[in-house]
Amino acid sequence: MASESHESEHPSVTLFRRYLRIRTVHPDPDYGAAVAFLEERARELGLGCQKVEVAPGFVVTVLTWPGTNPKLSSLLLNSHMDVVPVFKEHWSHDPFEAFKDAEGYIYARGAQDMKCVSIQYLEAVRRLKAEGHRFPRTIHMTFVPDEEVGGYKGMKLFVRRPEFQALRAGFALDEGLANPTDAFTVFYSERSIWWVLFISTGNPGHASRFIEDTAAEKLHKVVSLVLAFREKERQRLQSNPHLKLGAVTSVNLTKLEGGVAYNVVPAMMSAGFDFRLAPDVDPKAFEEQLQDWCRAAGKGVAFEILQKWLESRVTSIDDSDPWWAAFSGVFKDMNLTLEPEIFPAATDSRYLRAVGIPALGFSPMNRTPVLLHDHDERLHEDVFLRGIDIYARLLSALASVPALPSDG
Ligand SMILES: CSCC[C@H](NC(C)=O)C(=O)O
Ligand SMILES: [Zn+2]
Ligand SMILES: [Zn+2]
Repeated sequence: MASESHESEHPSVTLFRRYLRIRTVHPDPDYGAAVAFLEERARELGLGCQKVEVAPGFVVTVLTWPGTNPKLSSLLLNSHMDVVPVFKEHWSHDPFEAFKDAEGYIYARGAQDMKCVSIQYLEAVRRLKAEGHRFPRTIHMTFVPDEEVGGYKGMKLFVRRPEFQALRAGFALDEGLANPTDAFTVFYSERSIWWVLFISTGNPGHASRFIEDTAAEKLHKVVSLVLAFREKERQRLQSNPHLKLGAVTSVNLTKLEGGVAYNVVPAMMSAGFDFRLAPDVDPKAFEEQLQDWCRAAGKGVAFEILQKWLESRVTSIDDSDPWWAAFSGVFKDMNLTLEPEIFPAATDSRYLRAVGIPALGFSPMNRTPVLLHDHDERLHEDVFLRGIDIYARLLSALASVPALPSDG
């Protein structure tokens, strides 16, 4: 077994494993320990450190490496501190031990999502500073709480704070996903979450009779219409190899409720759906579609929207865009393949993009299966270390983007 004390272990890997052992796991993340760890990194690296308590007990930590030209907007490197829960019995190793096997795979909750990225940012900065570099643009690293449960006590509040405005972020990097091939995926937008509850009302009565116009038969109709739409989108994705999940609208039936007894026809039944709207979907037209499905199902069918993201934004991946040119240029120089995609789920990038900051979702993990939120989440130490090389180049390029009209 390889261990932390192994003489040949790269110090960045040792640091990564230390961070993985901090139990920032929901439902009760130990944010205090993570913030203390980050403050220690700031002291060690000689970086500015600011703590912003966006809600009681929810601290955003900002580590800052000042640039040489304070007039320019800054580069923001975001990562979340929290991780999702585990089913320990399904893991080969304790998910909070950061066990490294003989091949070099590090097993831990957060190994991919996204403690790897937090440490890679820090270690890239360490290397660049040690090499004596200075860049025109300031680099801020933000470490946020609460992302895994929606960011409501994290990034959502942080972007409204004066401390956030004061960072003057011009461009941001945030999390992406692993890619099992040689290529790296980069996300330039994400789909919008809509959680929709269809409520069907109808005639109640004794279940031994043929009751007319029941809640159940109309709910069945509306569910069928939504599932037919789901199938259409599924086929559209399947039949076009150029389309990725993020480019179509998906939906799943995730809640079904109603009924009081086997022999009572209920007056109300409901069905809840998790929709993910592709960025090219017009929200108004989509809401009309929901209305149409209700009308088609019959009188007494209505819907409520419990979660509705209306601020879908797309970050430019046009070669004429200076941020994209700097980002993608690194991959060209390193002879690495980039695959731009739309993130299928929701990340904190949506809050950044919504306040006008272009953001790319990128986690440097190629040749790695997508294991976020999964059992045995793991990352190979060589992929992790290669990620630091990539970030070192990315930070150099992005923090050197010349003055832009948007820099004011
Ligand atoms: C309501 S916010 C939920 C956020 C969550 N994000 C991820 C990455 O799983 C999701 O997309 O379901
Ligand atoms: Zn994440
Ligand atoms: Zn996650």
